[in-house]
Amino acid sequence: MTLSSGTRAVEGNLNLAIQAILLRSQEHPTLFRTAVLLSTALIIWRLWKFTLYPILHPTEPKELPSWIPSKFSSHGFAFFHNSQAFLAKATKAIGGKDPFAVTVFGSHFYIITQPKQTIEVYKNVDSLSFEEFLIGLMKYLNLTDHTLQAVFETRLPRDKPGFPNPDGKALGHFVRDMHHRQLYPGANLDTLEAVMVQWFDRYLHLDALQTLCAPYSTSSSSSSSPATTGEANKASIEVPLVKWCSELFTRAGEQGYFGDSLAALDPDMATTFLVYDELSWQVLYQYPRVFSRQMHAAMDRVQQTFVRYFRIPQAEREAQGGAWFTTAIENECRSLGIEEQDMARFMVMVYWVVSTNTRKAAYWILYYLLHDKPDLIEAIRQETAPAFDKDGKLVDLAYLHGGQCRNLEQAWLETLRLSANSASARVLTRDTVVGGKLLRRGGRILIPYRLLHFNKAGHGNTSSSGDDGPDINSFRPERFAGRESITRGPSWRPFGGGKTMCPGHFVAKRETMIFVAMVLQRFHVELVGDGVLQPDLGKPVLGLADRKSGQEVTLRITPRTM
Ligand code: HEM
Repeated sequence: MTLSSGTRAVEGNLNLAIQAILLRSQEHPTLFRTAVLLSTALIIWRLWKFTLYPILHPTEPKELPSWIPSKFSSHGFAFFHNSQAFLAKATKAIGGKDPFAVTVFGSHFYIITQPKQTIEVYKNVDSLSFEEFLIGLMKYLNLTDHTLQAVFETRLPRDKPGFPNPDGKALGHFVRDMHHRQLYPGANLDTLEAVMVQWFDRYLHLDALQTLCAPYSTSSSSSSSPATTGEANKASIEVPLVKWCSELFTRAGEQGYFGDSLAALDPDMATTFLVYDELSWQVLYQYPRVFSRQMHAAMDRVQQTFVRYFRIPQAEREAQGGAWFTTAIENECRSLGIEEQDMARFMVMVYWVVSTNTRKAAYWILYYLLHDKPDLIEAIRQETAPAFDKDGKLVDLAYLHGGQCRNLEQAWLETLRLSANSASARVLTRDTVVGGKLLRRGGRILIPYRLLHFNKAGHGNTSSSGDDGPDINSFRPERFAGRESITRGPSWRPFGGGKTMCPGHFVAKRETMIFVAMVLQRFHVELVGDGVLQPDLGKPVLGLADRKSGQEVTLRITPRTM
């Protein structure tokens, strides 16, 4: 067909379509008038909202246009399908100007992606939505109104026994100080760390692993190949990496916070928790119970174990080990008359934050090292060796954490850069200027860390080509050279920032470094097969992304001769 005959065909079709519409409009005049009226209203609304209003209010951030003026705006689905891809696209569409606004399922969000504006938000806005988020979560987990009132509205006495509360805060706010007391450098953190060291020391031996991993190990024969390990005819074990790290770290966290008591009540507590954790995005979306039965069943089981835990006399439990925080928070709850069922519901949340991110950090760091930077393994082995004695026992924690293990620290930072997928949220309690734009009271500010982490300007140009384009998506720990000790930075915030910044960042780093160093000193490790792990960016999380559903890789672990 020639071009002119094609054009004639299109014109013909158009004429036919117009004629058909005119015919229908004569058959159904009311329907036609309604359709015209609605379309005109929609066009006027869109013109007003996304063209005229911005011209009349140049100081307010631009809003991402939509054709659907309701809660069900198309942005909602795109946002929840893959928030990083959606926000990256939106940033581009809006011309890269921060902050910009977007309406998602009826909620008005201001999005911040630039490091400079992020710092401004952390400094200027003191009304934080984390409490609101927590209250929403607690309601979903069925904590009673009585408990919520007691926790958020009853001020604890300034002169109460136990951990001092000089400002007379309510428990809902005081709990942050208690987390800090447990998790910031000091005696409580050291005790927690010592438990972790003991835990890994006990289980990072082949025979112990063979027992611990028996339910899920894929092989525990002498299958190592001399070509890859240099250790012919040695026994080894093959485990699914994600499962292995998840089980090991969840059990380590349980041990650190609750001692032996929980495992005595339910030896499979960690495994049940992992079923819950993998589906915990349903909690964050507040799924109705009927659509999330498996998650609820696992959560109920963990909760019931906590009820039984609280019925054991406290002294008896304390004799089995556990963290300062666990007993201290129980005492505060009891002083407010909170019932055991609600204490159990609260403890499910504690168990959750203690383990959900560290287990992911563990498998991501091993995966990235083995899959993307195998050359670094030997360098890390060598730099961490002075912390161990000749039997592979970790004897010098001060050395491990003293800034000498640069490759390992850089790998930690880069792992979190690539795997973090949560956001800080703030509610505006008054009109506030950020990045020169006026943000309106009642709106929510959202700082998606992942966009900051993939901001090229923030992560230096380290590639030899002089162009760090695709490099920003690669695992390149050396981009953090000289910045190994950072706990946050303008473009690196896996732990959030401001008042709600994660207090667990010290223990998470220490625990992961201990684990990786001990694994590498004691074993040859290699990935078997060609499986891959990719972050699942479609599901909301409280920190690090999980791998995409169903993905797993096999890790072969073979003891080294020290
Ligand atoms: C790699 C490991 C971890 C990551 C990436 C991580 C990430 C986060 C993030 C993003 C937040 C919210 C911050 C905000 O809204 O600004 C948070 C909060 C929190 N995290 Fe972590 N976390 C990790 C490990 C831990 C551990 C091991 C613990 C406890 C043992 C912990 C305890 C907490 C607590 C208690 C909060 C609430 C803070 C508050 O309300 O003030 N986290 N974490």
